[in-house]
Amino acid sequence: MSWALIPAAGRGLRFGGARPKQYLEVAGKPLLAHAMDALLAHPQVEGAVIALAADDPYWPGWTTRQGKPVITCTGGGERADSVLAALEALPASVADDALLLVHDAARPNLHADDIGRLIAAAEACAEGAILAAPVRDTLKRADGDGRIAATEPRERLWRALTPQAFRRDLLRRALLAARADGVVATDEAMAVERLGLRPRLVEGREDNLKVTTPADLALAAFLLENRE
Ligand SMILES: Nc1ccn([C@@H]2O[C@H](COP(=O)(O)OP(=O)(O)OP(=O)(O)O)[C@@H](O)[C@H]2O)c(=O)n1
Ligand SMILES: C[C@](O)(CO)[C@H](O)COP(=O)(O)O
Repeated sequence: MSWALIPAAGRGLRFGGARPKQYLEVAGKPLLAHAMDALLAHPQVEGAVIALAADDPYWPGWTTRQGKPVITCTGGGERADSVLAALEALPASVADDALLLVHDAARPNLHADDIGRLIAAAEACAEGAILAAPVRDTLKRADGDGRIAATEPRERLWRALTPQAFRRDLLRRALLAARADGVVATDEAMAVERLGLRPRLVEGREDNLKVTTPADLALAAFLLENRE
């Protein structure tokens, strides 16, 4: 069995607006609820810890969802801090080798099939596994004044998605090491890679998008209102 850790303490500065994007309603519920429900509805997930901003006035106070426990904690200044806070808030009964699925609250369109394939990969690979999508566009590196400096070879380049799945003890060790070294890990895999490990890439749906700007919200709304 596994637990979900959901960082939901962001301010949504790139999105703008007063209400943090994870609380924007689409298809009848907040983006955060879509992310939570996708994970908690999965039979292999037994509960979730949600990292919230210290002054979050929007949290509805859920203590269960989909019939499973929901625990909250206070997140931190960076996403990695919020993930570590959620990890530390897990019940003591959760084993050191329990599988943790870290998923952005801002990624509402998660599907059960992706969750199942990710869990299977992470159970088979002690170094963990992440959902990811192969890069489909030609990638350009910019120089200082907005001109093309180079075209980057895109073979074997992937976009990291979430959830990202790691054993509790490994993830804790990796996040603490990155913090101790003053490194801001933008995803969990980056912290684990710093330990010299190579998590497995699991191809996930391209429509598992992260809502970052208002343009993303319109696409997320279409996807959530038309989920098969
Ligand atoms: N200190 C932080 C920063 C981010 N997050 C969460 O991490 C996820 C991905 O982060 P991002 O999309 O960057 O959200 P924000 O940080 O809110 O966006 P911005 O950078 O535009 O402010 C989101 O669910 C966000 O709530 C978090 O829990 N704690
Ligand atoms: C974790 C992540 O979604 C993987 O692509 C991404 O790194 C989050 O970045 P953000 O700037 O914190 O949204």
